[in-house]
Amino acid sequence: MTEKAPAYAILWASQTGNAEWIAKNIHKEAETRGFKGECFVMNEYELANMDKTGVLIFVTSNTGDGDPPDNSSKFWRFLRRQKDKEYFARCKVAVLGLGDTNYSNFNNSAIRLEKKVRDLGATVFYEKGLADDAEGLENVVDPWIENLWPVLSDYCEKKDTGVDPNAKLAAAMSEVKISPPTDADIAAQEPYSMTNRREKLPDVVTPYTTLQNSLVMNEQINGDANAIAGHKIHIDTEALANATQLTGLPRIPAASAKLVALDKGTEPSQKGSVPQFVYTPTPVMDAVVSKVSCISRKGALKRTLHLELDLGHETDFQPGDAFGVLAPNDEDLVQAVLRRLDIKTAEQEMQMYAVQGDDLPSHLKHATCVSMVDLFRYAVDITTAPRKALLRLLGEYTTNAQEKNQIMFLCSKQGTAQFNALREQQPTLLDILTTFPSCHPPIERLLDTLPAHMPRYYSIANSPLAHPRAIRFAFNIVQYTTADPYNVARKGVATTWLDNLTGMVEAAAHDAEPTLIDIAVKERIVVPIFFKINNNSFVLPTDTSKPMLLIGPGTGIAPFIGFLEHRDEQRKIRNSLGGVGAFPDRDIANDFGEIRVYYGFRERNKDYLFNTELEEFVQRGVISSLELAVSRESEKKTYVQDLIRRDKQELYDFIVNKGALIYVCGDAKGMATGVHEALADMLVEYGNMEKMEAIRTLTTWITEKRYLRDLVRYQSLRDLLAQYNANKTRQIYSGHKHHIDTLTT
Ligand SMILES: Cc1cc2nc3c(=O)[nH]c(=O)nc-3n(C[C@H](O)[C@H](O)[C@H](O)COP(=O)(O)O)c2cc1C
Repeated sequence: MTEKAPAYAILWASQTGNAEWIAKNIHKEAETRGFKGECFVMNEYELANMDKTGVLIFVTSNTGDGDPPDNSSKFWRFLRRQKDKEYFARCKVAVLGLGDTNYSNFNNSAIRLEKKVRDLGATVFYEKGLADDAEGLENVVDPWIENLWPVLSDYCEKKDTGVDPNAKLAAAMSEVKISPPTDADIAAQEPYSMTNRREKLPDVVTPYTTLQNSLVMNEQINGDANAIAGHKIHIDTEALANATQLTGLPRIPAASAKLVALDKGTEPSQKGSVPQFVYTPTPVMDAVVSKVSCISRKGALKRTLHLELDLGHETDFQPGDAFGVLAPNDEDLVQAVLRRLDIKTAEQEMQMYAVQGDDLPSHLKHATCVSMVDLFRYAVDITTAPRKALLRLLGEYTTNAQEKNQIMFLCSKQGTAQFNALREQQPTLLDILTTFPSCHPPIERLLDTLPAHMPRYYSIANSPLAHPRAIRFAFNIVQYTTADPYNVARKGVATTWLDNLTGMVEAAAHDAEPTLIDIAVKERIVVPIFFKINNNSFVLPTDTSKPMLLIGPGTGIAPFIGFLEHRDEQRKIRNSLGGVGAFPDRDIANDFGEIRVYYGFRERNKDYLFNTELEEFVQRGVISSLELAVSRESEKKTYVQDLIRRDKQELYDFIVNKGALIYVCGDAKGMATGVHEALADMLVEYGNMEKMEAIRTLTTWITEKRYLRDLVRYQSLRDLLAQYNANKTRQIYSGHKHHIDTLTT
């Protein structure tokens, strides 16, 4: 046995908070178990003295196309530049990856990270865990952590705390005995029925409410507290009835947050229209809505809005760059959650607090002067289906034995099927608290456990050459009904908020031809945004002669509209100069590479987005060929990947011989996988390759940024469509690329 290390270091990288939360919980539990160590975000790797620490535990998620999260970019640069091949020779490492099998580069960052540190001399002391968000991260994360402890004690010194760690961890034990409910407990719990779900499912999901801009209108907070009620969740408890013990429960999340009340009269500090504590990597800008249009037509499955925001001054950006929108949680939902948590008066809502505690999650770190209501508007996610750890926590604060058994069952091994069914119902925090009326969690413990409320990212669909102080973007309004038999109407957070803000486009939504509406100046509608740093490389090459293949069905076309507008402007500039530099007679056509566009939609008269723009780009020669995949106009459904297959010989020449860059934007699962397959088959047929070699070639192209993908995981479109057809309810699925709305998390 090798000498044990005196301490461990955990290094995490997280884009939306999961990896951070998991890493910090591992750290707290390790300390409770008597290990000594520290926990850092990867970009602060210098603080970890990695080469000397001995035991390193890496927890990383993925973003983009198998890329590491932004807060590890500096660390990756350090790894890439590391010349000392023995840098990690003294280190024992373990890697936990959080990924999603809806993306083809599943857990790429974790896999690459393990390989990289190994190449730099590290020894892997514990097999890496690769968790899948599509299935539920807990399925891999919990056993991975459970089995880490005995292995870790072989490699890392453990203090004898004088206390039996198992006793100390009793509160976090992973097994519970089922306590028999009393008759009163049973009587107190209303069984689930279609009538006690509280909220009647509307015949048609109407997109508009009278909700005002809650960001700027504080008077709003005293709105009707009973405006919405939660839905009761359906739980099949047959398996529970036969169980006597539940096992495999997640640990209770470590306690950290403390709410310290500030003096009455303390004013909340604002950063423009959002509270100061909301952390953004670049400054928040209060962009003003200058144009709104509905670019899908009547009868389209999804309603698509196109917004133009005035930034107030010329700004440095590129078409395709991502920016974040800081949308609050739905105000009615916030109000209802607060009431349920016994925050009943306006005074209680507006009470200011400092959130204090060791190792607070990033989204609470700056909350030193924040009102109770703003914590629920901007800090925590109250709409995403719960993690098992949240249910476990709620179980601790549930007094009715019957309800408590059910919650514990849902997060136990025995209740796996029921937990999956629960996720399908996509309950909000309010729904869970409605289902378990005797559950009264302290707000501080909820702050510890609820995920971070995230900005939603969109990509810029215009050129700064055409509109230097404006950004445009397009998105589908996320509204859908959960799978049978739950049938609960759900709305995306950000897209619904934007839709409500700009609700005056309602009239246009009912017109056969959508019209561009100029918002009257008196209606100053503010959308707080910030630019993403480390913007992806999903932007135009500076060399205008580089040929490009652009593949983007649905709203995936939006960044390409920006690309095309940019090339169009560049062509106009060169034309106006009468040629190029020292060669005024040169034909500018040679300076602009061919651009081929593959675009897909359902029906020409319903959701052929940006049709006018695209056809004009063809006429002006900006687009060399526009191939349209129309999926619902004939018996045979045609998708973009079918057209790639049809044209594979020409495309082989275009990509391999002419060196065209490939851009794919949109759905990660169906579309991107189909396109990837079609490209691989193209290489097999015309590049004389085996399938494996073709796949490897595509991976190399991705690494070399010749093949760029900007993908988002949509919830199964097939499920939603099946339901749409079954219910004939108006459902509009999904959002836009980058967009992480309730539907996609
Ligand atoms: C925009 C986006 C892109 C993603 N790309 C990938 C990917 O390429 N491969 C993968 O395995 N997971 C991918 N994921 C899934 C995340 O890794 C997973 O949801 C994880 O739980 C997020 O953890 P975090 O909150 O710590 O960032 C992606 C998620 C999003 C939102």
